[in-house]
Amino acid sequence: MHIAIYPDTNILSHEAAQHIVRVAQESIVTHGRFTLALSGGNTPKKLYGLLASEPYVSQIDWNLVEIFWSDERCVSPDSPDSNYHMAQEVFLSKVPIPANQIHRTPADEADRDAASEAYAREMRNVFGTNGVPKFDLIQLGMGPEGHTASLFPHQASLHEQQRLVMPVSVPKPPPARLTFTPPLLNAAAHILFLVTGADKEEAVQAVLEGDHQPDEYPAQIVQPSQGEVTWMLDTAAAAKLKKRQ
Ligand SMILES: O=C1O[C@H](COP(=O)(O)O)[C@@H](O)[C@H](O)[C@H]1O
Repeated sequence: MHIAIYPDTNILSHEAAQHIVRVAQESIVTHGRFTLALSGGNTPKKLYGLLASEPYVSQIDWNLVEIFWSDERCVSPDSPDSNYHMAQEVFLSKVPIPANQIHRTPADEADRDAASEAYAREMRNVFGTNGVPKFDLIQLGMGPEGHTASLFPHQASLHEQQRLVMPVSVPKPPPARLTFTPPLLNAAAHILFLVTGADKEEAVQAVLEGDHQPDEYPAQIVQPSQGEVTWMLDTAAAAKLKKRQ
């Protein structure tokens, strides 16, 4: 695990953009494409804007990129609460990626079990596997109570082993969501956590330096068996870490 601390969101976002460009280029050289899962929330907005601008945008061959979301709110895709909507506005509408390589979560469908299964099927088709797809990079955030994707403390989703994607009802609005499950997160080659702000300092300390209690702090569940985990923090989020990197 690699932990890096930056003075502010701006510098952190530039570092994150460089990291994504590096993994994208390596993935394209080694196996011909780059599979990326995005998060939602506010933290990655700056990063997504940077990826759509120079010097980053022209360093990635967007014809070889496949985009998914690690969680989505069950709202219409044009709602300001939609993770897809945010990424589309600041990032995807501005890069030359073929539309059929943007895999929006069908979280607005009434039957959420069927929507989760359909998203898992779409993912398996793209990856050409019947097993657990191995994303090149899953970018995640973390909430002040330690949730990541839409895996929240003490929920059954933390123990899901069969499904790749599942519906959940969470204590943060909007409550209805679809989320990647632990086996899918833990198959990734690279995980990139972006966490900023003083309201997350306690969760950051507990997740990175506390006892292993993933039911309490779901972000601790993310431990890919063959992948690399990078945490990018700002100084406010890292303030309670005892071991500064
Ligand atoms: O609800 C969500 O929150 C987390 C954290 O968001 P942030 O704005 O505090 O970084 C996010 O990673 C997740 O995708 C989103 O649905």
